[in-house]
Amino acid sequence: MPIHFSACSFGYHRRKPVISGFDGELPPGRTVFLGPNGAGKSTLLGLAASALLPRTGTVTYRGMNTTDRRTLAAYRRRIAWMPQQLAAVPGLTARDQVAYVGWLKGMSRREAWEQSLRALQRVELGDRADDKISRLSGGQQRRVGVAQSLVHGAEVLLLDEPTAGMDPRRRSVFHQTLGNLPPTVHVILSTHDTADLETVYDNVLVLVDGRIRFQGPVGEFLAHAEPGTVPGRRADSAYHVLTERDRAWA
Ligand SMILES: Nc1ncnc2c1ncn2[C@@H]1O[C@H](COP(=O)(O)OP(=O)(O)OP(=O)(O)O)[C@@H](O)[C@H]1O
Repeated sequence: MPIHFSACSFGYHRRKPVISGFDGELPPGRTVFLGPNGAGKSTLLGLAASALLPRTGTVTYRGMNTTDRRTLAAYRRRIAWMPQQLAAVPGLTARDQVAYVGWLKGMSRREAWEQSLRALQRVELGDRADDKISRLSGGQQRRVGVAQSLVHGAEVLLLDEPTAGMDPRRRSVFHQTLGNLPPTVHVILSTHDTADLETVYDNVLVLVDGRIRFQGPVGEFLAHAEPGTVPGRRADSAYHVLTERDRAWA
């Protein structure tokens, strides 16, 4: 896949880079993206979404480059990004909001309107499509955000903590929804929750201090768990082993 980072550097303040000389790629398939608070996950997703542009280096997808004006629009049509905060337009219904994003991504008004309902149904919000977003709960608003990323049929979905605020049943249904997307759709989902990692995901990516600490198949990730860990706790244990390593030596 898909999204390649080459010698990328970025920081919100000039003297404080979040990533520096970063080389790597977001793997194909369905990937869970883990890392401690402040590791740089949202920043990396923002760069992959072209919402942020690298200060140096390049971010590319199938030959399109986020810093090349000639390819940026085509890049954005293929990549969907759900940031942590939903930027809702005041007064819009859930369906208006999702259709609006589809239109921004280049769909006709009619197509965007039709597909918006389908996208909301996929996240189990079809019955709330005509409700104002301000009347939806925090977890429901996250699902509107996910519907926005599904509406225009993107090839890569970058989802920044989409399951935050969802109850366990919704979370599980949500992961299954992603699992049912065609295999041609790649998903990178950042989360602090390792509970559902084994259900539909192929890969795990762990970022610590702006560097990739682990990248590989779920089975390889789980092999880092402390010996003797019970099956339901292996993902949690593997995560702690991988991220606490430096601290233990410090
Ligand atoms: N808009 C911003 N302005 C200034 N600094 C920022 C901004 N957004 C993030 N940062 C800083 O960049 C670093 C990386 O933050 P980022 O949000 O990418 O991490 P994260 O891994 O997504 O964290 P979390 O798991 O808490 O969401 C942190 O030190 C953070 O304080």
